[in-house]
Amino acid sequence: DTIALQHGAHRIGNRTDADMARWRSLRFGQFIHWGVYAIAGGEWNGKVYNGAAEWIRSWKEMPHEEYDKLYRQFNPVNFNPQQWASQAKDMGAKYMIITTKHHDGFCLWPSKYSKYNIAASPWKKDLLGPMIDAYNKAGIDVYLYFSIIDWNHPDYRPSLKNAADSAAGKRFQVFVKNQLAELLQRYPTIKGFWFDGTWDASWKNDGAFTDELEQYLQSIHPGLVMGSRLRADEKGARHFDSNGRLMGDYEQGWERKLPEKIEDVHGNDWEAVMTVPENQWGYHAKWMGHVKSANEILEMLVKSVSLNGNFVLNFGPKADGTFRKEEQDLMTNIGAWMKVNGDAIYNGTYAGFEKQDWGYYIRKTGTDSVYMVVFNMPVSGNLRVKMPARTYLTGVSMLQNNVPLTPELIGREEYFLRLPNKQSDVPVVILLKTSTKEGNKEGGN
Ligand SMILES: C[C@@H]1N[C@@H](c2cn(-c3ccccc3)nn2)[C@H](O)[C@@H]1O
Repeated sequence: DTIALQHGAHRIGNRTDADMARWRSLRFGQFIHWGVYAIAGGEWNGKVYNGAAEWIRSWKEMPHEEYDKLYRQFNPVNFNPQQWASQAKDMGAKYMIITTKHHDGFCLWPSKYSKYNIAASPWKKDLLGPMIDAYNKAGIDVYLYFSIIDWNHPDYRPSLKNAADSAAGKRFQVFVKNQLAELLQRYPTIKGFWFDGTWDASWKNDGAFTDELEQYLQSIHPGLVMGSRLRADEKGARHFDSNGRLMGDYEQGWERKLPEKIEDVHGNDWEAVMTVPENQWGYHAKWMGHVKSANEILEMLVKSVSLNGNFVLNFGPKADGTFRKEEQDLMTNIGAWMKVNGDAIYNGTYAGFEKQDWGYYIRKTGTDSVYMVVFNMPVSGNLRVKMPARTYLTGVSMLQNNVPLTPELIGREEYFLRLPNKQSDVPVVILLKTSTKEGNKEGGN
């Protein structure tokens, strides 16, 4: 039986309003981690930092006072928000998440509540406004990443050990509330917040505050989409309350990892965020380890949508405002595939077909159209399709150029499909037309 909670999940099941339906339809987002950490670029004093570049302030080789002076060099003379938005649009991203303030506390906007902001840098001007305008003009929704952890703020405490800490913690909560209200007031077209840095005891032990804050933000800007990472319940449970119910609007725990099967997402909306190298969000001059290819990223995007989730790929611009070549090439190559096959992604959802080795099924939300996205071509050339119960195949074609295919019936409602051309160095998409009425099925009764 359930535990009585004042500050647990207030909704059972997914949001059904238009703002959430829009978030769900977008499916593919661009994350941008940009800040003064890009100046260091994962290196200091001739040494390379092995951690995530945006965490370099916590590296023992980086004296805090050295890091805290870096903002005096932040002058992104090559920042071109229109170009950023245009390349994101070409990649096929439908939303963008920008770091307004990462754990270091540096604000990319001229905040009234912290002096540690862009106005104190040589650049001086607000960076968020021009970015949001450019992306919105390109038809891309913008969400604001906001770190609760703030290493710069004197009242930030990871935990509250005494009365002085508690007083500081209270002041810090007011500061957070003020900055978030400031962001909503300055940037009214944003669609939601992406909270991070909420794992410290000082935050998760005040579930009531996280609940009130979420409701406060919704009261100022109804319809905001905010993930599960903001909230804790009054027992310190995060993401899922003490009754196992998801808090927030979608499960926000998939960071650098994906669910494997539909059962793993428990019927909830969810989103995965992914780095191009193994674990770098901010700009790092020397990427180590595996750097993902366009095809690897496309498989993650397709797998996410096939499991009813959103997929967000991260980019870490340099301090001067340009993107490294690997990231530019990815935007071009992913975009080339999305231009031809985006129909299989946008408004995509779980199809309810039995998973096959060749790849993933995606249903166009609310329709009988089911896409097959083929990553693993079998040596036999036979792509097995097993129709779910009471679902009949009425048409098959290649998505590109609408080339019809003739399925081979191999059993009850089971087929082999063969592609005209077995070779492809990018994923291939097939469109299945289905019906729940046996009468009009493919190839007669
Ligand atoms: C979206 C990503 N979340 C931030 C992060 C992740 N983590 C973290 C901390 C402890 C364990 C695992 C992950 N700390 N900060 C990263 O810096 C980036 O902003």
